[in-house]
Amino acid sequence: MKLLTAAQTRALDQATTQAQRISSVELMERAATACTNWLLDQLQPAFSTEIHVFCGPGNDGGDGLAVARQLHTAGYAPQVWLLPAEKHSADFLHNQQQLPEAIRCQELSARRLPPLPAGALVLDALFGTGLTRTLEGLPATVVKHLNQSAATVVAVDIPSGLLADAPQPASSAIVRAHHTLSFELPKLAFLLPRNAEFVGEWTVLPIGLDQPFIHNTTVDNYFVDAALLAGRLPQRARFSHKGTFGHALLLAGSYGKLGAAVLAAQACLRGGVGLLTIRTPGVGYTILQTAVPEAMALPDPASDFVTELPELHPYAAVGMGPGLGQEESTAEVLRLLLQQVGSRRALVLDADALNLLGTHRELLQKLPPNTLLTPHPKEFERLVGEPALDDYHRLDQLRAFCREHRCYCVLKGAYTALGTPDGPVYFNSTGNPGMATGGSGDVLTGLLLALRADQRLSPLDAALLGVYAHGRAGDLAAAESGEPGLIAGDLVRFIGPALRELEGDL
Ligand SMILES: NC(=O)C1=CN([C@@H]2O[C@H](COP(=O)(O)OP(=O)(O)OC[C@H]3O[C@@H](n4cnc5c(N)ncnc54)[C@H](O)[C@@H]3O)[C@@H](O)[C@H]2O)[C@H](O)CC1
Ligand SMILES: [K+]
Repeated sequence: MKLLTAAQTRALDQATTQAQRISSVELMERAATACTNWLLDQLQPAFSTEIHVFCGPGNDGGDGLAVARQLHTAGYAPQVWLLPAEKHSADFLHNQQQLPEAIRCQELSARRLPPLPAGALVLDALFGTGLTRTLEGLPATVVKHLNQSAATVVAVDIPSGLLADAPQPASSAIVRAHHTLSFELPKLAFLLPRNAEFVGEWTVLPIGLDQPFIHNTTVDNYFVDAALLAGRLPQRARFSHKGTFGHALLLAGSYGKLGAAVLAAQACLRGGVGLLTIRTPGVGYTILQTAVPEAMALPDPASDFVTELPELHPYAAVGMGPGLGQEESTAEVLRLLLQQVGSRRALVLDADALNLLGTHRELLQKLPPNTLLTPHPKEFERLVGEPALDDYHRLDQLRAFCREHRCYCVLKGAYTALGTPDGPVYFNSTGNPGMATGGSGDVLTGLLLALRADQRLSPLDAALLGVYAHGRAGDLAAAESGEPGLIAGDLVRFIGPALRELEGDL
């Protein structure tokens, strides 16, 4: 799915009314119907539920008025609260006129704020994507009132006070919704860590907006769902051979951290690599040969750390990082690797390989194009050399880093963000908090290494598929064992099923 800016969303509204020859009021009615149906699904059959609909002066408020009317028709008794304003949108005024007299409709003031008890439902239709600045005065007071209440808050389109695609001061008055109902597409703001407390659970409600317009709109950000990945992972042809899926080299592990090498190796094999050779320190030889008999072991002459780079000739892809440690001799291996890997061989760097890049910054200039890096936010901060001011700044840093180094960078977290050399950022949709556990990143590295070794996949497709399948494996594992009980080894077991879901045409 594409993530449109607030300005693009307005243009999409217009394109839709023109292409479908409908009025904007009719489009508003569609949006309201989608909200009402969602609410009815949640509410039924509790007609006694106390419902308060808070409406602002624009079209978000218009949506709220239409929902109030529809809930009334369905047998509920919503109360409407209006924010006083000098100007109202035309569609707001239209829906205000349509409001049945039986619905109690009152104007809000600092002295007239309704009690909102636990069990009550609040519909936040104060402001939507038309918000231009941070809320102050009465709107901010109303938002505070909603946030202090014990009621369940459902936001229409976006929590009021939250900007859809731009940073705002940390002290901004923003509704803390339990659920957010977004029309047709999600908004960039939903995917940023800082906003999780405002957005709550979010749902996209399709309202039939103009698909050709969406198709033809150039965007900076994508939300990666199964539909976006359809057709990107081909089924294996009957006559394919090990060469098709590539021979990968994994440099991983140090004394006490061989588990990282084992997990990455297992994930690489489950990711479908043709052949896998593992370079570990000498101490890892027996461990690897026992735990991962499918792989070949190429032990380093040193016992506790990787100190020498093997001959790279046989390999289609090289992965380096999990559990390596940050010895100076290992940094030297990274330096040689960057010199020798060339631009045709795929490269995946993770964990300590990234930390070494952070401490040996001259190496950053040696990254071959299309290198795939997989930092978590702290590692990313070390890579760019300065902390991010906020989530949007971090995204800017990600874009700048990927452009400068012509690389792909997987910034790990909830909604893992993949930065690409040409600018677009792809936010992943799969995964769960159970995956915040030791070894989870090592599994991702192994899986990505396998997909980068696969000769059929572009660097972008390999990265998108790997990140998505890793999260999906986590979701399948959590369904089996629950989130707290999930360990990285479980992810390995579910890579196969996760990839199978993506194979061929969806
Ligand atoms: N996306 C769709 O396809 C559809 C969206 N709908 C709904 O329309 C809103 C956007 O409506 P719009 O009228 O453009 O803006 P708002 O309702 O968010 O509010 C504009 C209103 O508020 C004033 N204002 C802006 N910022 C502030 C501020 N900081 N303080 C005070 N007042 C402010 C501004 O001057 C205007 O008067 C979208 O979110 C959906 O809910 C359609 O109904 C259906 C299709
Ligand atoms: K809202």
